[in-house]
Formats: sequence, C-alpha cells, structure tokens
Amino acid sequence: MTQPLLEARNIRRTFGHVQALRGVDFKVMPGEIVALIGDNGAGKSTLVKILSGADQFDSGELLIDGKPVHFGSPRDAQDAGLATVYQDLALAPDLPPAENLYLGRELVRSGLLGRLGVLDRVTMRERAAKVFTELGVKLKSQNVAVDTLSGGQRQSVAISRAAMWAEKIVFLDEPTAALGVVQTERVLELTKRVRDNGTSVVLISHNMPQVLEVADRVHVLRLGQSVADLNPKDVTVNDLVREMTSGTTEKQS
Ligand SMILES: Nc1ncnc2c1ncn2[C@@H]1O[C@H](COP(=O)(O)OP(=O)(O)OP(=O)(O)O)[C@@H](O)[C@H]1O
Repeated sequence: MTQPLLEARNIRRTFGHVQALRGVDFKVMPGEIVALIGDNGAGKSTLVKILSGADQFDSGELLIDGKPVHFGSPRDAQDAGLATVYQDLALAPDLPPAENLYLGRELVRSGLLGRLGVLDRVTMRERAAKVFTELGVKLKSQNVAVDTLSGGQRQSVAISRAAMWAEKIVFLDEPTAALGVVQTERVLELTKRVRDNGTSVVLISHNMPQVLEVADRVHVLRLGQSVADLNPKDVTVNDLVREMTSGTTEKQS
C-alpha cells in the first residue's frame, strides 16, 4: 500500500470554549490534489495552519512519510517539504517575479574583490524563467514589480514559489476566491501542473464545481470533524453540500 506523504490523526484544537477541530483525520497521498471543504467555521484554516506549522494542536499525531513529526514553526513544515499559499500571497509588491520566487532565499554572489556579496539577479531570473516555463505560467513581463501584474498572475507567482521550494505538498487557501473566470481557469491549470510535476496539492475551496473539476479526492470537514472522504467522480455538487451541512439542505422541488 502506498504510504501517505502526510497523515494527521485525531487532531484536536480548542480556542477557549470553541472546539475548532474535534478529532480530524486527514492524509495527503503522493501525486494528488485533495480538496479540503467545509462550511464557514468548519475548521479548514485551523487545520491548514497546524499542518503548516503556524499553529499548534492540543492533541493528536502528525506523520510525514510515516514518521511522527512536530512542527514548532512554519520553518519546520518548510523543512519537511511543505509550503502554504495564504490568501494574502505574501509577495514583495515592489520586486519582480523572479526575486519573489527567491524571497528570503536570495542567491548571492561575491562582490568585486571578494567583498560584500551582491544579489545574483541574473541567475535568479534565469532559474525563475525555467520554473515558470515548467509550470506553464506565462507572465506579461519578467521585469516588472509583481504589484503591476493581474490578481491571477500574482497568484500564479505565489503558487510557483510554493511549488519550487516544496518537495512534497503545497497548501492553497482559496486561490481563486478573488479571480475572474479566465484567471481562475489558469490557476486551476497551474494547480494540476504542480501535481503532475510531482508535488501534491491541498486545495481549500468554497467553489464546489471547481472542486469537482480539479480534485482527485475530496475531504469534508463539518463542525471540526472529518465527515467524508469522497471520490469526485462519484458525487455531485449537491452531494458535497449535503455532506458539509449534515444533510440539512432542502430538497429542490
Ligand atoms: N485564533 C482563534 N481564536 C478563537 N477562535 C478561533 C480562532 N481561529 C479559529 N477559531 C474558531 O475556530 C472555528 C474554525 O475556524 P476556521 O477558521 O478554521 O474555519 P474555516 O473552515 O476555515 O472557515 P472559513 O471558511 O470561514 O474560513 C471557528 O469557530 C472559528 O471562529
């Protein structure tokens, strides 16, 4: 049997009186896009923050490649091969795409006479161009500040950066929430490309048709619990909504 890249077992997280996660079981297999869905407040963001090392759980177990791990910080999760794209994208608005891919990991070459190191912009741009080509990302220009790109292109830069550095899994938090139809399709194509290049993807989305379009598996959270793990080929949008809302949706007449 194939080993999960990541497995979260019986994860619990409480904020004061709020039980945000009440025993969540979640896994990510190699080469898949798994959609994480649930109604508002179901616990999706809390789970992703825990799996990204940005929050800690009260009890439960986290395994990477079958081995127990503890993420004390986002850095620990990064070192384990995970990367997360939050909705704020965390790009440096004034820098070009290439330097955003290398943000915090800038390439430096030694300066004249071996003095202070200087940014190796040429190599960063060459390598970034290769990454964008591999992922099928076409930017209007490599030489502009990312702030001048469209929302979809900025999202693509942020996803490319995550995919470039994450060996195992990229988490995407509502990547298309603010995008129009065409840009949404491009970001979904990129999401599939990331998977096809060998990095699994966890996609948080409220857009059920989109989930059915791209996901290989759908994990449903309801009120902080894992309630279903579904094959998108076997279900409809209505089925997903019913799972998220405990079967309380009214039947259409
Ligand atoms: N830092 C916090 N302090 C207090 N309560 C929190 C905190 N973070 C999350 N919660 C609560 O935990 C529950 C789960 O929230 P979470 O944001 O994980 O849900 P979600 O599924 O991501 O929702 P949405 O789709 O609205 O983003 C909610 O009741 C929320 O109010």
